[in-house]
Formats: sequence, C-alpha cells, structure tokens
Amino acid sequence: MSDSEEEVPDAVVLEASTGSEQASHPNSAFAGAEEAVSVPVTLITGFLGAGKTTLVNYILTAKHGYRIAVILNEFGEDTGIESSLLPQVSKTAENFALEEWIELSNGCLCCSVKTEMVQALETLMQKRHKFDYILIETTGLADPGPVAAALWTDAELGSAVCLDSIVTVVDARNIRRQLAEDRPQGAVNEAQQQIAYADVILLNKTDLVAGTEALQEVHASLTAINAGAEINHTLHSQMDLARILNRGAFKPSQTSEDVSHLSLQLCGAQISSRGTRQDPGSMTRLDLPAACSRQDASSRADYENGMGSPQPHASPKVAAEQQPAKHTGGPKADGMRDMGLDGLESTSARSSATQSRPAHWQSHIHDSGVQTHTLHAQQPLCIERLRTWLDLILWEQALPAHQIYRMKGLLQIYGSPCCHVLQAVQELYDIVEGPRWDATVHGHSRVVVIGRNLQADMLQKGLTACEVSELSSA
Ligand SMILES: Nc1nc2c(ncn2[C@@H]2O[C@H](COP(=O)(O)OP(=O)(O)OP(=O)(O)O)[C@@H](O)[C@H]2O)c(=O)[nH]1
Repeated sequence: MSDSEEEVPDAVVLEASTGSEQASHPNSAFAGAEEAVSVPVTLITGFLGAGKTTLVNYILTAKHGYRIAVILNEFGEDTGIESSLLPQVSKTAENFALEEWIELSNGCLCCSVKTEMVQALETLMQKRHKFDYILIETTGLADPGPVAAALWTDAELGSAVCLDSIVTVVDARNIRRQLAEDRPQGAVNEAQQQIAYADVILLNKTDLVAGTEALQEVHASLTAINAGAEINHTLHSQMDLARILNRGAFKPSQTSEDVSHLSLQLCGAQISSRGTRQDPGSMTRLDLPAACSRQDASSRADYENGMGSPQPHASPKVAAEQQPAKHTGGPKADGMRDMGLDGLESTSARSSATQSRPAHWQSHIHDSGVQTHTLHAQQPLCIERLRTWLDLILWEQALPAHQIYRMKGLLQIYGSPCCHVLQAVQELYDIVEGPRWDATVHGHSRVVVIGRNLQADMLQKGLTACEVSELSSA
C-alpha cells in the first residue's frame, strides 16, 4: 500500500485558540505567551491498524504552522517499531519541526494513565518552548476515556495542557467485524469505546470497501454508536487538518450545543466516577454499554451478510484474493510443518477471565485474551518464504485457532541493505522497503503480533523458518 498515490492537500493555516497574536503567527502559535497558554492535546485513537500512525505521519509532514510533539503508546514489549514508522522529519522543514517524541512502552496507555503518560507530559513540558501542540497516539486497544479524563482534569498537569479533541480512526473494511466481535464477560469492545468517545471520526481505508452503499452502511454503524461525532471519509487518513487541530471540542463554551458534547458527557461519567473532578453539571450521562449493544447485533448480521469486497489495487493480498491458484498446491503442504503450522490441534483456548480492577475501572476492562508477542530473527529473511508464510497464516488462516489482528515489523531481508517494514491488518499485509540500516543498529528482524489465542512458539517457528540460513540447511 502506498501513501504516495494520495495528493497532499494544500497547507492550512489554523486559527489559534486564543488571542489575535496567535492567529497571526501560525509558525509559533503561542509565541510570547507560552507560560500562560495551555498546550492543546489531540488524542488519536482507533482500533489496531486503522491508520493512526498514518494520520500522525500526515500531520507531521503537512504544513500547518504548529510545532508538534508526539507521544506514542506502543503495545508490546519492543519499543522502536512504532517510531521507526514515523517520518524522519527534517527539523529545518518549513513551518514544522518535530521537536520531541516520547514512546510509552509500559502496557496500555489507558491503564498507566496516572504514571507514564503524566510523566511523559511533564517531561515534555520542561521543553515547552520547543512545541505548541501535542499529539498522543494511543494503542489500538486503548479505551480513550480515562486518558481523556486525566488530560482534562489532572491536577499535576494543572493547566499546562488542555484536551483539544478526541480523533478516532476507523478501518472501513474491518470495523463491523471488530464491533461485532465477542468479548469475554465484563470486557469492553475497544472499537466501540473508541468510536463512542470521538469528536471526529476518520472513516479510513475507504478504498478497501467496494461501493458507496457498503460504505454508507459502515457510516451508519458509526452514527448508531456516536451520532455526535463528525465523520469524514478518508484515504490514508488524509483530511483537512483544520477540522482536527485546535478544534476546541472540550472548550466549556461548546458544551451545550456543540456536537462534541458527547465526549464531554462520556468523560464526565468517567471523571465523576473517579471522584477527581467537579460534577459534570447538566450533562447527561450516557449508558455506553447499552448504546453499544444495539450495534452489536446489527453489525454482526451485516458483517455476515457481507460488507463488500476489496478493490483489486488495495494491496498485494487483495490481488492474491483474485488469484486463488497461487495458494493451492505444493508450497502450502510443504511449508506447513517447518513453518510452525503442524500440531494445530494442540492449540488451546485461552482463559477468558477478566482482570480484577477497582469498581471505577470496570468500564474499561480489557479483553485478557488479546496478547502481544514479539518474534525475532537474527539471520536475514528470504522474502519469498516470508510471503508464503504470511499468506498461510493471514490469508489462508492455516493456524485456525489464532486470531491475528495486527502485525508490524522491521525486517532484515536477504540481499537488501535496507530495512523492510511489514504491516498487516487482519488478512491484508504489505512489505515495503524502508531506509538503509544504520551501521550502529543491529539489523535483526522484529515482528510484533497482536491477536487472540496466539501461540508464540508456533509463530516464532514460522518466522525462523524464513531465515535464509534455515533454508540452506534444510
Ligand atoms: N489501503 C489503505 N491502506 C491504508 C490506509 N490508511 C492506512 N493504510 C495502511 O494500513 C496499515 C496500518 O496503518 P497504521 O497507520 O500503522 O495503523 P495504526 O492504527 O497506527 O496501527 P496500530 O498502531 O497497530 O494500531 C499501513 O500499512 C498503512 O499504510 C488507507 O486509507 N487505505
């Protein structure tokens, strides 16, 4: 998949949030008033693989006059993959400099909200003069509620930062499956939560949904959960950034009439339950689970009735769909055993027990069946072998008990001086060449796999079987 097909929109000059002097200095939106004005924070959320990093990339490379600091929350034990997917933005680039980014690695942002995120923000604020806007990208499994609430109310942060809006990126191709997925008792469906909290929704990857009718049905699924959010249909997360940055969705003046009231209401419910914030006032508390469960039944039925097939150009995997012969015959049978695909019957379902949490956290218990594993390969990988393995496990679901949501990796491909980036969302995947390996960086391959019922040893065996040394010794 290539972002380059998309035309980057013209530069947008955003209105600064307060004061005429800010509007007249878009390159330094808060110049001269840094200490007095809190830094707006946009919280970017969305389910695994929806296009959050693509949006962050887009914001970081667009011209808008803001100097942006980024906080990334990586899901998994290995840091570095997420930030390596972000652009190496030149600090001298006109109108923009990425001054800082901080990568959080300690689990899920919504569960470490009082520690890592607050600390990260406090660290950032020591360099307050270097930026005037903050983006926080949550993991695909984060509940944005507690994060938003902490940003909005945290005494330690004081008025140094202010939550500007919650932006949720949605994968148009997969969202209804994600919404319909069963969760263990008591666990939330994160995809629903993320939509419910949104001020702005990017209904992204519209190229992977065939036909406007199918897209409208997906759109209606989102409206059924959150009628107040502004929904934009996007390709590669590109849209008018004036509708995202400095939106002011949480400004008190907009709480009563503005459509973004929904986020405030939901945060109000969170906040009051944590007892750290004033009464949310006249806001009506929404019954979020009930609102979401309406969607459950209909979206599952809709999904099972088919939500449209992908278009041929969407990805190598979509092309593969139209050439089923490619996947039949020898390679699969030959590859099964040494790619860790034998012994499938030993796969056992994981416990669906939910985590024990204080009562006020009950609204965001995670699905404990979702796991992350990081696979490693010390030797260069054979690209053809790797593709065959990915075809098998993602497309042909040769590990039927495994439910792989997301893969991303930095790969050392045999014969190439460059790193390669693997991206997979559900059954679609893509491998693109990245920059040359830095001489100081050990170029071994790392692949993060997120999903349910994963057996790390089987997956690791499959990746190891793609090492060139394995092939020559076989
Ligand atoms: N076809 C298509 N692919 C897209 C689009 N937007 C993003 N992608 C691709 O989808 C994959 C996942 O995108 P990311 O931006 O990494 O998704 P993410 O939400 O940050 O993923 P996580 O951080 O793992 O939750 C990448 O390969 C992107 O290039 C789109 O509009 N159409």
